[in-house]
Amino acid sequence: MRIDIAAVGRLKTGPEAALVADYLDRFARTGRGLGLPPVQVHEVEDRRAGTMAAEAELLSRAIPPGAAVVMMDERGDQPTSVDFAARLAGWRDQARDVCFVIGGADGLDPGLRARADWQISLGRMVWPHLLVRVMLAEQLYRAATILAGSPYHRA
Ligand SMILES: C[S@@+](CC[C@H](N)C(=O)[O-])C[C@H]1O[C@@H](n2cnc3c(N)ncnc32)[C@H](O)[C@@H]1O
Repeated sequence: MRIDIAAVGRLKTGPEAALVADYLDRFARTGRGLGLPPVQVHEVEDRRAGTMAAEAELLSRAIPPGAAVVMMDERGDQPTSVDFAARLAGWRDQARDVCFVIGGADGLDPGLRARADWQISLGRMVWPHLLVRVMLAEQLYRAATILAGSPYHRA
């Protein structure tokens, strides 16, 4: 299994970069004993460098063949953290790769969205894509702690 995040925009330094690095590091440490590999992040240029279709093409190339494609989209399902952890465990048990996709300022190309196996919403409000990356990283870490039975997730 591999876990990837394909995201529009470069996250260099700053608070979001520090949070993403911290949560993905915690995920890697917790996931090690659970058969969950470290997350690999693939950043693509935003559409200032081209068209929406070009952005979609770059995201598409970052998705490993055969991977379950999970699009982050405010119109998607709103799973609980426990449901999310169970899905992650399911992909692990099937040895299925999974790739989370986060769009840029203009969202995700409809053609690309059609490839989704699952669309996840972090609520109906629209969040900046860099914060979505932080929240996704936190939910991955939370999922690992749920699967590990550790007390981080108290709900
Ligand atoms: C600034 S938003 C783009 C909003 C754009 N107007 C649209 O219609 O999709 C950038 C990206 O962040 C993610 N995103 C924003 N809010 C979200 C939410 N509530 N749940 C899940 N993903 C979200 C999506 O991947 C989106 O493409």
